[in-house]
Amino acid sequence: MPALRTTELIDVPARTVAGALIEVISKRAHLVSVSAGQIAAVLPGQPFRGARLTGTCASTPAGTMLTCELSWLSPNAFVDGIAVRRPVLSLLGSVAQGTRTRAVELVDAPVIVGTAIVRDGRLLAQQRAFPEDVAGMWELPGGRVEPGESDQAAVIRECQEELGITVSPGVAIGPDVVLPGGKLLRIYEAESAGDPVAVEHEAVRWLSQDELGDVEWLPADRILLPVFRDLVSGYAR
Ligand SMILES: Nc1nc2c([nH]c(=O)n2[C@H]2C[C@H](O)[C@@H](COP(=O)(O)OP(=O)(O)OP(=O)(O)O)O2)c(=O)[nH]1
Repeated sequence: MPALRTTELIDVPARTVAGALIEVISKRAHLVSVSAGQIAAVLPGQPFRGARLTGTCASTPAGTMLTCELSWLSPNAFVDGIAVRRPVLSLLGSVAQGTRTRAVELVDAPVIVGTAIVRDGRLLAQQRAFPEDVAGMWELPGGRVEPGESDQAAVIRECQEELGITVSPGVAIGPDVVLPGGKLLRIYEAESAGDPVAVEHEAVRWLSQDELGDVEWLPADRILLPVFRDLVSGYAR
């Protein structure tokens, strides 16, 4: 399968570069997989219809190395490679540049933390009771990081307020996801032995891997479903 790629070094954490990349790629292509380090999508329109666009974000001491690659099926890889080289490199260049610009804008964006608590192979989710436009939809426990507060402290505070449980936050998982208004949703793994209660929410539910697709997630969480699946199946990070 022929492929062309470009690389770009960006002085922004990899999870935020990945969030910017998701936003940029989603405008042109259908996302097919999302993980902490790699976003893949398929292009719908001509001239690259069906081609696969992959962005890989690797942390290095000098910053995040973003590699954008386009690969496509071809009966004649050599001829094809020469013929499409220019438009492919132009597409990859614009994805990489767009991602750089957005990642730099987002580096200091306000953060909403989400908490991924897995117990006995099930992920804890909660159903929103308000506002009206999202009531009934599902999300992870969490909320806004207050000024001067660390992400981990916000995870602990929000889980206490929303679920009445004490959690021990672990590492951030998956990419940041850009929310409407330019905030970032960032998910942290956490452990807790407590029994969660829906204090402000309509309901809480422990979802098995098979049930993760059964509830209506908020749009940003829907993007992260592959990350939730990996986490629940024990392959996360
Ligand atoms: N907690 C949480 N919020 C999410 C998730 N996914 C997602 O798009 N959001 C959005 C919904 C809201 O617009 C925003 C967080 O709102 P929130 O009401 O939980 O925040 P908060 O507790 O700080 O409350 P407030 O002070 O803003 O009223 O993030 C998620 O998985 N968990």
